[in-house]
Amino acid sequence: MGTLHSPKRGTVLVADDDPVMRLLMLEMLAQVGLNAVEAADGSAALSCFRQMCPDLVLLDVDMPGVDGFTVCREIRQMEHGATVPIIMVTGGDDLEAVTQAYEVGATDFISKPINWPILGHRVLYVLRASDAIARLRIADAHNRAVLAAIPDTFFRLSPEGFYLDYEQGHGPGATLAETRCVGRHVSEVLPAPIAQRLMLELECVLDTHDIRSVDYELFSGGMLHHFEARLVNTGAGEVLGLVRDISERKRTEDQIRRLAYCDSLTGIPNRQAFLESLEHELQRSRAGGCKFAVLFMDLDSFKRINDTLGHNVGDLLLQAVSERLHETIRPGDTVSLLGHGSLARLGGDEFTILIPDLQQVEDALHVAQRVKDAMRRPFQLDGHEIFVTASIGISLYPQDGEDSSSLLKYADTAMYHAKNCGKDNAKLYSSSLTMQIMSHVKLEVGLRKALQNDELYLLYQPQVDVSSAQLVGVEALVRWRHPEHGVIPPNEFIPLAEETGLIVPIGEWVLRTACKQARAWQQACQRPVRMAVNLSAKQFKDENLSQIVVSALHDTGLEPRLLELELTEGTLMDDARATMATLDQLRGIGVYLSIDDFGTGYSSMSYLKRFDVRALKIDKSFISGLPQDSENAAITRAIIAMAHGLKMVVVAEGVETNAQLHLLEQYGCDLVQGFFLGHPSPQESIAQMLNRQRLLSVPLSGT
Ligand SMILES: Nc1nc2c(ncn2[C@@H]2O[C@@H]3COP(=O)(O)O[C@H]4[C@@H](O)[C@H](n5cnc6c(=O)[nH]c(N)nc65)O[C@@H]4COP(=O)(O)O[C@H]3[C@H]2O)c(=O)[nH]1
Repeated sequence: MGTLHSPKRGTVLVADDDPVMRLLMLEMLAQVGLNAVEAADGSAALSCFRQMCPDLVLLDVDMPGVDGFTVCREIRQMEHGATVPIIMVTGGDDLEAVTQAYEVGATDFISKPINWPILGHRVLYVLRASDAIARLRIADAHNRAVLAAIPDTFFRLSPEGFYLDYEQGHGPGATLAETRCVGRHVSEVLPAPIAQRLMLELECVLDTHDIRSVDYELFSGGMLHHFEARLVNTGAGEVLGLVRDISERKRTEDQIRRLAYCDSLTGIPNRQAFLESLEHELQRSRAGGCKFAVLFMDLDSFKRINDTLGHNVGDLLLQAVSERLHETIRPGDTVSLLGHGSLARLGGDEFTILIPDLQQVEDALHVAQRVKDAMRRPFQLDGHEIFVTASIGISLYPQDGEDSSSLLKYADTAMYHAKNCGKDNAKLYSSSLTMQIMSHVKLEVGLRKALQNDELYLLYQPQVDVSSAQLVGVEALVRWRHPEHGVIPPNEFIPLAEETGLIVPIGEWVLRTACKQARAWQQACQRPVRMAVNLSAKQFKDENLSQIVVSALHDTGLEPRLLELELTEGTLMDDARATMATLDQLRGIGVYLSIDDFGTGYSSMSYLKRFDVRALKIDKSFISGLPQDSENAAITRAIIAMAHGLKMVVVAEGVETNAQLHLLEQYGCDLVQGFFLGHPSPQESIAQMLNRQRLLSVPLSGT
């Protein structure tokens, strides 16, 4: 018989007024390993229960005095009696007694006549069931404690989406009242889009047993809250939901996102944000068959402003530029993607604008024009009135490129091209540009090597004194013998050298070589020859310039008065105060200074006076039309008169004919230079000319 295991606790209270029944019951219980205590009537049963707290009560319904129903009811009132299993023993066909037994709280009943062999097993079964229930109760209490400890709201949903229960959490965004939920469908409780997503996830959770979550936003207490609902399959055909208010986490995430995606100086999206916007726009345009444009803007003179007015003003300018860009771009011109907007600062003075849904190329050009116009209005910053211009490059999707990095690179290339075309420009990308830039890059690599590889050399163009017809000086003109492309003229590589800063070492090499050559001629031909050397703006601004000049003179032994440095008006006007200081230093060394290409720039008389240079070179564009071009003739004559008024020597450049020389002679021009007097030539040719001149004096203009 004893195949069933006895439960751990096994004391049974047997209450029956019939001693035979009690005896038999005790015997049967002992058979299955249970202890029993007896009570002969209801009152004895109650007092015994109070003392012993048995694990089960076997209770006869009919007892004299206090009957079994009363005993059962009273036990249920006691502290330990609420959950103890009570089996009532009823008369065989007494259905009413059975009903009543359940009403007063009986767990089970046995009807007479008792099937004695199974009594013990029946009792054991009830004990085990009650044990399981007790464990369940503990688990349930445990679960409730856990749920009470966490701030989440929890609910159970039927597979159809009806709330089975709903326990309000105590988190900050607790929203829905239990009464609003239980028995209702999620679609009656939550806004339709949220309910739909919840239902989708509910189905998924029931199908897969995965834990799923749904994020949504709801207004609560006048504030928008973010919630996360996690859905878990309970395994009983229901889904448990835990809802947490994640508003704080979202706020933190937003802040982190802002920091990662925002340019801290201007507050507009940064490079990372722009790249993501671009990627997003690409996908959108690809799917929708739309076009868009990328504008790449760079300020033309930002570095100069930063260098001269300081970084503080530079920063203010960037902020003002970003604000102005913001105002300039109509909301319709831009997209707001990932919450970043489409205007971005990539770094430095580089800004980008994304123009989605482009109908025609002209629209992008139109935006570029508006941006340029906006930049041209002066900026009032920190007591300074600042003028800037912008160069803009534009690339188009899909014609220029199909991926974001190409589109950005091409817009940058086009911007570079716009700058090369004279700044304050907007240019569309074209594939030929890449070729040009490629060769530009190659040229730059080559130029870096040119100095080391001895590929640079100088030619010298004679400068002749009009009255004496003597060669009194030369201008040094640099050339680059490229190993593959042959001789490259300076106009093609000097701007690149300027841009890359290579002009400084190249210029120093020119200066030293020219000084050395002038000294060599002087020694060989026993005559002083003035050497004119071009100085570019970058060289002029180089703080080591005076030192370089002094060292070139010292190392070669050339007298300072035999070196003439040619500067353009543009170089001198760039930063007047610094210019004066540098000019003073150079004059202090004792070298001569002249203004090159005069007439093509500002041609300001007051500046000329201030700069106090020895000579002025009239640009060849004025000479080339002479003598027919009466306007140029008048200008040339006026320049000569003015320069003489300032005690300056005048050199006419680009003299190609005898008639031009004749006219210049009449105007009183002091020196002439040009193909008519001699092309830029190697040093040997100049040496020959000097030697010939030593022997006989040749008249300049023909008769
Ligand atoms: N049509 C015509 N042209 C004439 C005539 N006579 C001389 N030229 C050219 O006019 C230019 C005069 O030099 P620049 O105005 O200083 O203009 C120079 C100068 O600004 C720059 N450059 C040349 N060498 C150097 C250098 O060593 N350093 C720097 N920084 N710039 C240089 O490159 C420019 C061009 O130099 P090049 O090509 O050598 O061109 C030279 C010369 O060959 C003439 O009768 N007719």
